[in-house]
Formats: sequence, C-alpha cells, structure tokens
Amino acid sequence: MRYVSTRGQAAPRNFEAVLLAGLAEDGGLFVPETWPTLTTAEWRALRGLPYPALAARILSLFGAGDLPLQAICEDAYAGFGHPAVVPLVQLDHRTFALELFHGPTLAFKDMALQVLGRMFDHVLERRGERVTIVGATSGDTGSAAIEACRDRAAVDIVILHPENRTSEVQRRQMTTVLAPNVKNIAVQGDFDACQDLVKAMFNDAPFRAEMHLSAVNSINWARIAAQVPYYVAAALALGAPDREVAVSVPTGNFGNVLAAWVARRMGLPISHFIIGSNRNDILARFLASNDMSALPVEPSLSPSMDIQVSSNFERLLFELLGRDAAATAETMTRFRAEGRMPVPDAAWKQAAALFTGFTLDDEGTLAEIRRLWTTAGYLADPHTAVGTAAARALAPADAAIPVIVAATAHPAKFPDAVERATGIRPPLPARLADLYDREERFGVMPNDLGAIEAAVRAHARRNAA
Ligand SMILES: Cc1ncc(COP(=O)(O)O)c(C=O)c1O
Ligand SMILES: N[C@@H](CCOP(=O)(O)O)C(=O)O
Repeated sequence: MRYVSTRGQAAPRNFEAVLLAGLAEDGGLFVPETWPTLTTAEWRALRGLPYPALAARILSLFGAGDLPLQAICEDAYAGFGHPAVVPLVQLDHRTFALELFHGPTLAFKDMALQVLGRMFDHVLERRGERVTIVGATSGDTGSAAIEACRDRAAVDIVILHPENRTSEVQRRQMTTVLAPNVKNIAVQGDFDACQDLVKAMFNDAPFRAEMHLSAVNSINWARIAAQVPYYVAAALALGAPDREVAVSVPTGNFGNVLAAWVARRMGLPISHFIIGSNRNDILARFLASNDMSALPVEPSLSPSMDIQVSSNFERLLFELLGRDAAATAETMTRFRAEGRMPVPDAAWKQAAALFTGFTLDDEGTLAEIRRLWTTAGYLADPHTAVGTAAARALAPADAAIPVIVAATAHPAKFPDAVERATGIRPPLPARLADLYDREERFGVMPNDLGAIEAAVRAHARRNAA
C-alpha cells in the first residue's frame, strides 16, 4: 500500500516511510492512496479475536505487514490493566463507554503509542538509523509518547507542553521521567502554539534532515492506523457488521474520531459520528454553520481538548474535496493566513450529514460527571463526560442503534474536577502512587522557533555523543 500527501506535492511512500516521516514534506498529512475495505463476511470473521490479534490484522491492511505485527501488538498490550484491553461498559440501555485508558499512562494515547514505540525500535534497528521525535501535547500524548520511547536506543524525544495548562498529574507523568533520551519543554503559549512549533520544525527542511525528525502526534498516519482497531472491536461486540452503531468522541485534534471514520470507510457500519467539544468548540461551530474560525484557546476542565486548530481535519477535508490535493492545500493555506477555513458548501453539507457537534462548558461537564456517578455508578473523567453528554444530546433517533462513547482518560488523571463533581478523589494506580514525590525536570521556554530548535539540537547532540 502506498500513501499520498493531502497536499499532493510529496512523493508517495510505504507505511514504514510514513511512520518515520510523520508530516509530509509539503506540509500535508499522509493518507492511504486507496482505502482497504472488508466484506461483511470478513468483518464477521474478526469477531472474537483477542484484541492484539485484531489490532495486528487491521494494521496489516494498512501495509504494515512487513513488521512483526502480532508480536508487536501482543507485547504492546500485555501490560494493560484490563484483560480485555478495551472493555465496553454499559452506561444505560443504549450507551456504552469504550474504556481506552487501561494503558501505562491512563489515556487513549497508549493504545497507539505503545505500538508505535515498538515499530520505531524495529524499523530503526534494522536500518541502523536514529530519529529525533518532536511532539506537542495538551497533556496526554506527551506522557504516552515518553512512556513508549523512554530509554529506546535509537530515539531522542522532545515534548512541548503549554506551560500551566495541563493537569498536575499529566505534567508530572511527563516531567518525572528522567531518562537521558527524554526532554520536556513547557512553552509559554497554548497547545496550538506547541503544535505550530512542531509543524514549523518539520517545515524547516534543513533542520528536519539534520535531526532526522519524526512525529508521535496524530499527524503521523501510524497513530491513526493504530487507533482504528478499538472501534472495530467495539462495533463487532455490539453486533456489527449486522447492525449499525454510532460513536461519540470527545474531540480536540480530530485524530480519534477520524480513526472511527476510517473504520467506516473500510466498510464498518458506523452510521453517526458525534463530536463532543468543550468551550473550544471550533468543530461544533463548523458542523452547525460552516464556521471554521479559530478563536484563542480557552482553558477548561478538559484540558487535553483545549485546541482550536484540529490537525486531522485536513485528512477529512481532503476526502470531502474529492481528494483534490491542490484545493486542500489552498484551503489549508488560507486557514493559516486568515484564521478561517473556506469550506465549500457542498463539502460542508457532506460533513454535516455524518458528523454532529455538541459543546459542553465546565459547569455542564461537572454536572455530567455527577450524573454518571449518581445514575450509573460510573466515575468518568471530564473528557469522557463531554462524550457521554454529547451522546445523550445527539443520539440517533433510531433507538436500536447503540452509541459507543470513547472513554479517553482515567478519572485519576483529573482528580480535582472529579472530586468537585462527586466528592470522590480517584486514587492513582499503585505504580504511580508516588508521582507527587518524584523529581521533575523540564525547561520553560518562550514560543520561539529558533530557541526551541536550538534546544532540540542540543538534546539530540548530547545523546548522540
Ligand atoms: C483525554 C483526551 N480526550 C480527548 C482528546 C481529544 O482527542 P483528539 O485530539 O484525537 O480529537 C484528547 C487529546 O487528544 C485527550 O487526551
Ligand atoms: N490532546 C492531545 C493533543 C495532541 O493530539 P494528537 O492526537 O495529535 O497527539 C494531547 O493530549 O496531547
């Protein structure tokens, strides 16, 4: 399978090259040249597979079959805290929480990053190469990427997080990892600034080549590919392919819900895509009225979704525009220049027919956490609560369609919000019990590309020496 850039100017390449490249050289995102599809019988045949085997099978459809996928997936999910890896918990007659937070850092990012870390190791060892990973995080990608890459021989990793805008648990999960190949930088700005810095480093061709940059954010196609299998597992468990299902996904960078859309594109009958936003509701505004205009990022109780520029929307846009790379490039360039994305009406209507958006403020989030606790005995983190509230508000009219809510983080990552809502302070798992006593190490830097590049270079040189 080959991958092409959404902006059409980068050379097509295979899965392994896409894994290493991250962002395409033309600033676009890689997508499969053609989408793999499964027949009804092929979907049925996947029912009952253990999760690692299912994940390996789906990844093989994306051209990753040169890698030892079965071994990688078994090893990646062996340490998860639930035997099902991604358990489905019934919340009411038709709503199910798909718990994606049983990995080492307690958020859904582990689902893909535990796999990616092992893929990097395998590919780099065979090639005898080294990479420098630069990543941006609003709280969860950073810790999951650090956990997946710490102490790996051929990887240096630098993670940018927005200063004072993550939960304390999130920050400490990153900054207390003192492995020599790990560097954390708190940027004086918001997540969008961190993400812009990462993209700017990729777009600086000499720097990119010098550092052998690679990505762990969902701009890297491998991230999306490794997030598809859990939607497959949940849909099959609820009766697909012989029954339609809906998904509700608390959304920021649009990677997680895009993975669900990819499953649909492969033939899985996901009929509705419900997007939950906090007050940073650019996607909900877009779906309601074709208004994709970026406002300043506002802090909220669901900090991982404090995002205005949703990177992966570009992958959907490319499809909505009939895979017209020139039109995609022009639309994205105008969005960057003007802060407003001019999506043609026909494309918007296509998106709005499939996706609906819901916005929940902090008070609503607390009320939803409380409601879940009192009505279902379910302790949800604030991001998951945005997803369940969205599911209730926008569930399909046909009550026979179950709604799968992506439960994206463990409540213990956001203990303050959960305690405010329920009076219960969820404890961290035993392996993280001393998190507040561990030494932290991170730099604080201005939002300055030159300074950040110098810090990345110094980190990589120190480790290579
Ligand atoms: C806990 C949590 N929920 C939801 C999201 C939003 O997911 P996405 O960025 O894939 O839309 C994130 C960040 O990615 C997150 O960390
Ligand atoms: N919410 C994310 C933001 C980055 O998203 P990604 O899926 O592109 O890595 C985070 O927690 O860092």
